[in-house]
Amino acid sequence: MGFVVLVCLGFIGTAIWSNWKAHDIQLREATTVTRNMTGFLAQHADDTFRAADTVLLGLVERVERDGMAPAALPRLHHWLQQSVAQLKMLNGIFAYDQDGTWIVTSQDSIPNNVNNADREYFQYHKTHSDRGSHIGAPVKSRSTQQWIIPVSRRINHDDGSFAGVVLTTIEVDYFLKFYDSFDIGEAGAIFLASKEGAILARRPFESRMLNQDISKGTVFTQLRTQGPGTTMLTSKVDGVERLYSYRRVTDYPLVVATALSRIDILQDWRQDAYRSVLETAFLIVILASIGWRLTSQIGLRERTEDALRVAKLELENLNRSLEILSLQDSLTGLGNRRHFDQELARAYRRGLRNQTSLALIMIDVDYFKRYNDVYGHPVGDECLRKLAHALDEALCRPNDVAARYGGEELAVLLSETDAAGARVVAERIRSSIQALSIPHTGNPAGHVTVSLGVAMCLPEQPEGGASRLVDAADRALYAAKNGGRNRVCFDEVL
Ligand SMILES: Nc1nc2c(ncn2[C@@H]2O[C@H](COP(=O)(O)OP(=O)(O)OP(=O)(O)O)[C@@H](O)[C@H]2O)c(=O)[nH]1
Repeated sequence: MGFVVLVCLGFIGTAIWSNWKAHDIQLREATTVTRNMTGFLAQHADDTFRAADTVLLGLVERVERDGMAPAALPRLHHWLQQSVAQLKMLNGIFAYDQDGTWIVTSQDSIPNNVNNADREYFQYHKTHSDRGSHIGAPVKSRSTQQWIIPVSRRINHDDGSFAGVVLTTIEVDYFLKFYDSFDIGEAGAIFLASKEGAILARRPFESRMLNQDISKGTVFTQLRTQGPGTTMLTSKVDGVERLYSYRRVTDYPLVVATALSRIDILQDWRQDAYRSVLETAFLIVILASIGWRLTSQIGLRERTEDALRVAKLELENLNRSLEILSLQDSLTGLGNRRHFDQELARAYRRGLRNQTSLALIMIDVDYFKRYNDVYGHPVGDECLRKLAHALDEALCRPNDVAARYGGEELAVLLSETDAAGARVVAERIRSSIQALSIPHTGNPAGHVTVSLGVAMCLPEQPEGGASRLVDAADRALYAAKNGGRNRVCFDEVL
């Protein structure tokens, strides 16, 4: 189960990691795209304003050289019309005298009673003696009602005093059309702003945004402190989160920025991520169900194996018990005749192998028939139990085997025991039974006694040696009975 959980976690981890990586790649690609576009748009703005400025430079040179006398104006008018026709971005070209009166224009005629002395660019040049171009805030053209960006230069008298202003205007629409030609998504944005932070053109366009001051915004703040860059921010203008790339235009006091909305940038990634989440979830469900089945089957197998193990143990125990029972005498708890026969054969083989002596003691209860007759069979059984216990107690070595040979006859096998040792054990058995002092009125001794026949051999022949030992012990027992009972007799097998 742990393994399955680990694999599932691995899948989830891999999915998170790969989605995060894809997210990162998507943002990096968008950064590259917006940076490249911004560079391109900055170049476009630079080229546009340079073209306008070049015309103005020529106009200033001509006006200052040829003067503003009526004779010079038709040629100038023709030249201005040609320039506007050549340069599509230019809306119109104008020259005003020091009072703001129209002197010449690229338009077909000069409207009556118009004066531009109130315009910002006119006031700027009137009060500033520098000869550079001046890009003004967008205004609505008095002649075409279009939003235009004024670009102007100062005309000087020979003595350097203010002689008027030359002006060309670029339609905001020119930039908007150009910006619209790029696929930056519904929520993408491009803006052109003055270096002071006033918007000159913006896609998507809304006239209320023109001249809006964004100098306190993140783009201008970062541009001032860190130079050109890329940053993700929420627009103050429309509240959309976008990735902005921004930079200054090289030769003019302008700033260009391109922005792709975060939603658009991550649209493909989001779809891929949803798919990957579904795939991972599907995999995990499959894996978890396989894992579940597998673990429950393993559990089942383990439980079955445990049950089998327990059953096997119980069977083994049962077999052992059965074996023990099959070799045990149920009355006395000693080994039975079958056990005795097996042990005798085994002890004889061992003696033959090791060339060690083997002794056998046959024990028979004296006058036991009378005992049963006097005290009854159940008491006789109890008496046999006591004798068996006493016999067991009298044996010291672990290899000594006591068994019920049959009826009231008991037997003891003593391995690696010589005649003297066997005699000592037999005598110990006899005296310990006598010491029990079990009353027996049928026995002249007054209590239960036993007769013991002892035989000993040094096993030499594999066949028949054991039964000869039993015969010899029987003979010795017979001798003990005939000799008066309650005694030990010895018979050796050669
Ligand atoms: N209570 C009881 N008696 C048994 C059992 N096995 C054998 N006997 C009795 O033991 C008696 C053996 O008698 P006998 O073989 O004639 O010999 P005895 O009376 O002991 O006389 P001697 O052996 O000559 O001293 C029989 O009466 C058997 O019934 C037993 O398991 N329980």
